Amino acid sequence: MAASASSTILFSSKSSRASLSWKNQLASTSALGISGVSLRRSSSHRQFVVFSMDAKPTVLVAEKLGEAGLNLLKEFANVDCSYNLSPEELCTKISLCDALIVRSGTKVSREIFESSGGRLKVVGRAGVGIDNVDLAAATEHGCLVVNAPTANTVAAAEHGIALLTAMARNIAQADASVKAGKWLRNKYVGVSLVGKTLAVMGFGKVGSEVARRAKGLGMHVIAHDPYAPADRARAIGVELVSFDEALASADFISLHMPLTPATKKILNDETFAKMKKGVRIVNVARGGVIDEEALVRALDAGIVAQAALDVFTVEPPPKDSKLIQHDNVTATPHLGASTMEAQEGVAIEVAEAVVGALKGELSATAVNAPMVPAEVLSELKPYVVLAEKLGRLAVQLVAGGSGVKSVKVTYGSARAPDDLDTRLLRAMITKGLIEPISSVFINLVNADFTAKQRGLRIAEERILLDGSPESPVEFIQVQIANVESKFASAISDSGEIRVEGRVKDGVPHLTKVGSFEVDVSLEGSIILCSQVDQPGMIGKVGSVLGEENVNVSFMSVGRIAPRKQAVMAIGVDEQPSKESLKRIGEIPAIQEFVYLKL
Ligand SMILES: NC(=O)C1=CN([C@@H]2O[C@H](COP(=O)(O)OP(=O)(O)OC[C@H]3O[C@@H](n4cnc5c(N)ncnc54)[C@H](O)[C@@H]3O)[C@@H](O)[C@H]2O)C=CC1
Ligand SMILES: O=C(O)C(=O)COP(=O)(O)O
Repeated sequence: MAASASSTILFSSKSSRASLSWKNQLASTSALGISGVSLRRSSSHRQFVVFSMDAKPTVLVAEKLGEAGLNLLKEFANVDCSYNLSPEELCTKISLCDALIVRSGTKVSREIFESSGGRLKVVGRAGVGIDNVDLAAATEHGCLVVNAPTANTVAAAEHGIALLTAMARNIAQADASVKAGKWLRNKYVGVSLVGKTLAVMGFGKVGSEVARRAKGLGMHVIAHDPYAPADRARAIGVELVSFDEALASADFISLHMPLTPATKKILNDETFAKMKKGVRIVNVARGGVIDEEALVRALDAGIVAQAALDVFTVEPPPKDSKLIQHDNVTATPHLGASTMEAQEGVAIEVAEAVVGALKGELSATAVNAPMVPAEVLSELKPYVVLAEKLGRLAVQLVAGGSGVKSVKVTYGSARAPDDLDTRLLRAMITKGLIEPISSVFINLVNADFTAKQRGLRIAEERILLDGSPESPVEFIQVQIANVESKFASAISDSGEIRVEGRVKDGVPHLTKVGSFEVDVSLEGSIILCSQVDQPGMIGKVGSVLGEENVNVSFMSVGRIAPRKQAVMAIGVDEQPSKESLKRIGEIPAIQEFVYLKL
């Protein structure tokens, strides 16, 4: 969708935040905190209008991307297509980019995230395998990684079948010999596929499409995949077997698992020794799943009769590579995804994911963040704001030097437990808890990581409420245990700092502080005062603020009983001066007070 001034989102916020950058601003309304839009105050005094396009984000496309994808990106962002950058050049450029799009040829290393200075918020992989992206570093830096997992499946499967058939009939070698003026009909006698056993290693999207096609060629297909459901395999007439069984019974082995620490060099001297003599191997997965030196030994020993390889540990492989030069090896330069159709498809798939992420939407193809469907996100939006603000309030109630380690979040909801996804809410509470006391930028991607890194344990509890589950959450309560509070009345009967809130008419409200019921809209900032309940208190505090022209938006008093201990919550639009706050503290009946920024 083209961004335009008419694409507006209204949300409640107050003036103190209006001067912040768009990235920080949107942090409170976008789950990812990365939307590329800016803010302008509207005529309605309590709302800001979010206008897209004031500052277009910049997307660096570091490898060739299909035209349709580029066009989608250009509608929303400044697009810099710079191919063949050295790692150093990429590190230099990245600090000016909000998103980076790559294929398999670019190493997106930790240095790139470090060099980005926090600006890089999305890495888009225009393809499936994300082994070239340092996912841990991306997560630590709060950078979302998205891929294009579906558009090149058929292309990769077709290339696997092309290699299988070409290898069996020596097509590449025979072609080269004819072009060299030879006519070697006896040398290039091949082997038939029909009736042979093909072991598909990795029965995911590509593997299952290869299996389907191989069955059409009359092959007996078995598969090994520890995570694939047996009924999906059975549905296309494929038997799932153990790793060793697959190796021992296969005439052909086709590799389709991702490169992970568990699959690295999964074919090695030991596993080649378990194969049938004369086995033939196809690899369109990743070079790293084979120990390439061991493969050369297995080829020389005749254990492996032939190999057809599209991928290599180092790409491009060295010219004098024994593997590439081997007579019984057919090689292609990582062409699995390289069809016109697949390249247009992945370009659109990745561009949509990157633009969506830059707009602050959660992606269905996120690799390092929970995927939250759009309808869930839109329903949770006000609760996301509530969650962050409760976290912000709770942490500001902690006395200096206390060290927050243990937080309990309670969600009161009439929804069945599996009908409420709290990951987003937990992430935003974490954001609220950590951002006011550190310089770390937190979003859905790095919230859990950052909490863990800081030794912050966040326990969640659900209270199942009676009634209609129309709203996803009735209340959220945040409790911080084992800390002192700078506002003693915020300590609950059970000894923790406690704040609780609800969404009312789409606006988040603070409804409980410690054991005191209050009701104040979570906008602007809040002053909490504790006093013995008596007439005239609201007037006294209000007049101190009024003298300084600080607008009071809400006031609410929560008390245990008339004329007993009470907590007054006052919402203010502007920040009162230190002098005014001091004067509030000096009002004789006020026992303690705290000023909290939202
Ligand atoms: N040569 C090329 O141009 C292309 C290569 N690829 C490669 O193919 C791989 C597979 O792609 P998709 O099928 O789309 O991914 P996928 O995620 O749908 O399938 C991968 C399958 O491997 C399985 N797996 C994981 N660990 C395994 C293990 N130890 N042993 C056996 N199976 C294991 C998973 O359970 C999953 O079912 C990608 O990761 C990528 O590296 C994909 C597209 C193009
Ligand atoms: O999608 C994949 O995993 C691939 O290997 C395709 O790589 P490419 O985008 O062609 O560099």
